[in-house]
Amino acid sequence: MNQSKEERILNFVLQNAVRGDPCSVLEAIDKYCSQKEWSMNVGSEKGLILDKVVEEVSPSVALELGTYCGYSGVRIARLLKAGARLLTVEFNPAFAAVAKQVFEFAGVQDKVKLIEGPSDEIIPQLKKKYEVDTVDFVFLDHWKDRYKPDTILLQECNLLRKGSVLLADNVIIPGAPEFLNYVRNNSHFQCTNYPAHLEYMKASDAMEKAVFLG
Ligand SMILES: CNc1ncnc2c1ncn2[C@@H]1O[C@H](/C=C/CNC(=O)c2cc(-c3ccc(F)cc3)cc(O)c2O)[C@@H](O)[C@H]1O
Ligand SMILES: [Mg+2]
Repeated sequence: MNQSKEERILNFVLQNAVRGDPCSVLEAIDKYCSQKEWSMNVGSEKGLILDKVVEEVSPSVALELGTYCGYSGVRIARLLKAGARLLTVEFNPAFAAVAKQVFEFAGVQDKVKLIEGPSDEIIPQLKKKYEVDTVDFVFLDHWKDRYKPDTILLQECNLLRKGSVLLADNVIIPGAPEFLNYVRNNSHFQCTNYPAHLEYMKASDAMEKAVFLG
């Protein structure tokens, strides 16, 4: 049974990165996906925007929707202060298995809780089952038509507090028009757009930051 692309990415990390060194894991994934096989990791250019927002927020509780291979999860977890944690949600078991190994190899597994399941099921469980009060930072990078409903669900579950920051990938390509319309025309959110390029390509993309005003 031949390997999946995600398994090939994992093997490249295991053979080319340094165990316990998150930056070497990010570099290995970016090298493989820019030179061998394109993959939907946030990448290094948009990754720098992600880094800046995470450092600005310095979250105690961060949430990621759409773990995939764990690239952005490593990016976020490596910047978390002592005691802070990342909850990352992934409903594809094969991708979750790869991400788990990526987190362990990078040495960030103690800061990351990988939750397998669909975001619409997991979000309502965060308070009781995962002992979350509110989330300080949310990275949205899952199915683009789920950004808006999950943003509404986060509010309905009282998981956002005054100042909670949402950061959405791909608001140009593949695009998340319903989400953009929703947050930009909603007085409870203060939005900022960060133009960039699609990972590993020349095409234009952008990230959108939406701060919840309470
Ligand atoms: C719906 N609720 C959900 N709950 C939990 N996990 C969910 C999920 N939806 C999707 N997922 C998971 O997130 C990941 C999905 C991400 C979707 N991302 C994209 O489609 C995407 C696509 C592109 C892309 C851009 C240009 C192009 F030509 C082709 C693709 C670029 C990106 O940066 C992307 O993020 C997978 O791991 C999937 O299993
Ligand atoms: Mg993306």
